[in-house]
Amino acid sequence: MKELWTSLASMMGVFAFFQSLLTVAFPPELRLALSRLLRRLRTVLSTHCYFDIVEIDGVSTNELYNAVQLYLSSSAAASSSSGGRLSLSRPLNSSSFTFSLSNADSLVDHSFRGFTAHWDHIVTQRPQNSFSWRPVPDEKRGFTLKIKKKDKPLMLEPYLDHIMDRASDIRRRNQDRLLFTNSKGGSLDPRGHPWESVPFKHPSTFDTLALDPDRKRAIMDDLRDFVEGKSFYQRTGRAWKRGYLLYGPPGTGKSSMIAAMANYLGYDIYDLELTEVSTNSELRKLLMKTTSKSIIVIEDIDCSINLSNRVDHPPPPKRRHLLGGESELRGGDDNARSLTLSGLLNFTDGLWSCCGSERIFVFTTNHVEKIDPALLRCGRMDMHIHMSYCSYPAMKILMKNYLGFEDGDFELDDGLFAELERLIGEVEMTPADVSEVLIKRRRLGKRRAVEEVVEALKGRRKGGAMWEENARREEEEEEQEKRALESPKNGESVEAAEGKIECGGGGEVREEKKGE
Ligand SMILES: Nc1ncnc2c1ncn2[C@@H]1O[C@H](COP(=O)(O)OP(=O)(O)OP(=O)(O)O)[C@@H](O)[C@H]1O
Repeated sequence: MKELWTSLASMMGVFAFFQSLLTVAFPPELRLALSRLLRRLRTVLSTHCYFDIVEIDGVSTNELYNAVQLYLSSSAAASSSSGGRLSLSRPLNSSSFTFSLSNADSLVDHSFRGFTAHWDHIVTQRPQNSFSWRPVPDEKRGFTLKIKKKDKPLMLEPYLDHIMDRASDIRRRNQDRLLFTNSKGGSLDPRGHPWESVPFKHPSTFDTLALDPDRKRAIMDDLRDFVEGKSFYQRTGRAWKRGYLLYGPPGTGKSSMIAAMANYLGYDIYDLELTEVSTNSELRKLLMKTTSKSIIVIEDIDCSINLSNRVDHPPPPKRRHLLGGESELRGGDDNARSLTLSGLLNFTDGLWSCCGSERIFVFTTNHVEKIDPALLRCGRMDMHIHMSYCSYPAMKILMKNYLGFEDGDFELDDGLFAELERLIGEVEMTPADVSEVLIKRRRLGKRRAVEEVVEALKGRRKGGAMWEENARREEEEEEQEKRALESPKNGESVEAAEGKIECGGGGEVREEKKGE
């Protein structure tokens, strides 16, 4: 035992001797320089290059670190994870969860243009600095990106841009969307903002929207093309914006469509109340205070404003009116004291419309024929969407939404659906009216609810037929009255009777008749 202790002590003595020798021969400065040299050698000889993205860059938070973290949390990237552990979180003001890479985990991302990117999340303990005047996190976090050297010139910059874009996209989607409306009479809120906002919670989506599937697909494709078209718009020198006109009778889903668009794209909505805007410059200021990635909506454009009434100046040359026809409309955008058609056109199409990017304009109307063609032309309203009465495919969507029908259910039919299809082809009923029947009758069971819709359609057809019959009868009666007036009265010649009408007596006679 004593021998063991002696040999152990001598071994430790030798170890201490070599350690002090090493410290003298290789001082810390030399060791640091050697490790740097080795790292550089490794970098030179390696086929890969490495980039460190630290969380705290000097004194400020590194935006790129946050963006990478969000990007790697996207399902596309996460699905290519090495099966490692993911952290789950739910940010403030968000209704959804995000997951991100755990400490000291790694991930391979193949999702960008066929390139391969290796990501390592590195977390080390930060030495505590008691003299620091601001709180510093205990851990030092950072990502290391490893890519092939040969890919670097083609990949690095666009990949980082792509990460920033995707991150802001995810950030926006994770946050609740906002619905803005312009303040009454153009007043500013306490922050000097002309828009007031509330969280936007409309549940309408393209899945719940009752519209023919082909048309729905075409609209969704158009929206997707628009959102992904940044380089196309840049290349072709066009402003990155798109206009949609939604027209059709009330209750056909124009507002629901706008909500579905916003939910699909993750955009905020600016609901512009034109009646609260009094001048072109006010309109321009409102536009300048909207953000990118938003939908600017003007509902019921045909009745929300009458531009000709807003002019209190001497009569200008005749111009076409927003609501169609000729009107006394002040020309030129330079007229800052009134809201003019050209001001509105500039709003959607002029230089000012490009003060943000990735913006969608939506106008809605129940009377498309009343709108000035200048407002409808391509570039202003690129896609005209007719929201019409309920069709059978749209009806099926409503039955799925409200009654829980499945696709297969429509095949197992004993004639009820066939009758429904025939009736809906003949009778005009809006999706809003169909929804109303389904909501009221949904507790009666699926079949009974459908029967109620069939009854409602039959009622309308009957009502419509009765209405037509009444209209025909009234027309006949009017015709008879007219003939009675034109025919010679007792003791009067035809000429005398005609003369009476020509010299204004006819008017009197008609009024008397009406009064009877
Ligand atoms: N196409 C549709 N798909 C699904 N639901 C619809 C559709 N059309 C109408 N609805 C239902 O009817 C209600 C009214 O529809 P919405 O307000 O979207 O119609 P609108 O065309 O904008 O009407 P208005 O012109 O009067 O503003 C909605 O709450 C929605 O539930």
